[in-house]
Amino acid sequence: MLDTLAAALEPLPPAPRWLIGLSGGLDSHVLLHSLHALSKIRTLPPLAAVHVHHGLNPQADHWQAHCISLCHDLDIPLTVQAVDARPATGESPEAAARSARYRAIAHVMQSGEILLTAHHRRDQAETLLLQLLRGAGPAGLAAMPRLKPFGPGWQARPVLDLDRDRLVAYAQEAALRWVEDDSNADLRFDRNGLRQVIMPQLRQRWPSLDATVSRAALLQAEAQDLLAERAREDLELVRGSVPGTLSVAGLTRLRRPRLRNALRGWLQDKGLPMPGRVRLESVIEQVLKAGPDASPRVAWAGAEVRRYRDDLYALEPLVPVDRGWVWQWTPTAPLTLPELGITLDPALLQSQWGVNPSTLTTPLRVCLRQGGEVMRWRGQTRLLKKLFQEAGIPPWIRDRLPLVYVDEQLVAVWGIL
Ligand SMILES: Nc1ncnc2c1ncn2[C@@H]1O[C@H](COP(=O)(O)OP(=O)(O)OP(=O)(O)O)[C@@H](O)[C@H]1O
Repeated sequence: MLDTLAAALEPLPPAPRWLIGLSGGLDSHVLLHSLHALSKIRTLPPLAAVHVHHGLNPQADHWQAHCISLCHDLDIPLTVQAVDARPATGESPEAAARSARYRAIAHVMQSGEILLTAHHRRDQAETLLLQLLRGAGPAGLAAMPRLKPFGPGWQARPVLDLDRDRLVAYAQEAALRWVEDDSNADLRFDRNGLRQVIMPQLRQRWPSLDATVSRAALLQAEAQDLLAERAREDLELVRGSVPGTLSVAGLTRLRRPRLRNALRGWLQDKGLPMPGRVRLESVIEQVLKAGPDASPRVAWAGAEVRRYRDDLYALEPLVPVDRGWVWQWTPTAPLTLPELGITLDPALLQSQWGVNPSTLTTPLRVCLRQGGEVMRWRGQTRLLKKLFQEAGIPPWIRDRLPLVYVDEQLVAVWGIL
């Protein structure tokens, strides 16, 4: 067991500390114990552990006390993080607990540190099957990677290729004590149903189910790696005229599967949530194929795609603005507009727009576009709309730009003109 673990740890990047995600259950206890044993015979980075107290289960205090006692016995420093893991409306309790847990762990990590979690081969097989039942493609079927960037460092899963029986055998041999999470028996959760009812039946027919399904995950991970590489190459070829955008004309020359792959790669790079297949198809049919004068938009939870001229934009959903907003600004200090996420800096007012704050007798008026505004621009009075068109500013951005007035004269369109 220690040799297998050492081999799995070999490829990890150098790290100032390894942090073991300790739930108090069998798997993570075995990981803690075996890493401690390994540290006695090999040079490892300093070990520490983190336990997240979800506050959901009546047993949570007991699990925490158990983790404190384990780490005390092994002389491994432990951080306990309490989180509020209540699910938001529509969110599953499992997903809420998981994201609260990972946020809390990332919060206690320092740059370059590695979080080690005790996911094993059965977990991997379950994850692939759950993804399959959701209709996932290669990215989802690749299930869990052995190493991935996480928080300010990494997350590694050094026992991912180990059978759970090996972990159980280790625990028994070392006479470990662990706590059972009684919520694992709750068959309302998909993963528990799969683990407790379906997989044992599949294993009767296919005894090496966990190993073979995990191998399928590895093959999918490789396929996904190639798809990501292809997406990177294609994205280079279809860059839009504005940084971060894609050229609609370039995209529409790609064959459909390549086009979908490029769009997924682009959204992934931007850290936006992935659309389902139907939404992605709408992006192609409604946004890419719309006429050049249309302002099409397709949205899904957490993201939207818009088009302006030949450029395709992907954004977080825009917060609605109120055209009636008016702010008074005495530019001796910055003006923060939290509604727009913008701060107006007096120094820029002078350097960019030539307005000297010390010559002003009344506060500046800052508001949003109402339509029909005119502005002095390079010696001429011009319609603001025309200036926006000439500068290629997409319509949804135009409505969110603070306009700065001295008396009744528009002197600055913040950030742009
Ligand atoms: N409360 C916790 N505090 C710290 N680490 C934990 C905690 N719960 C789980 N972990 C770590 O995560 C690993 C996986 O646990 P589990 O299978 O319960 O997670 P999950 O809910 O399926 O989520 P995921 O698989 O995405 O981590 C554990 O082996 C352990 O290393």
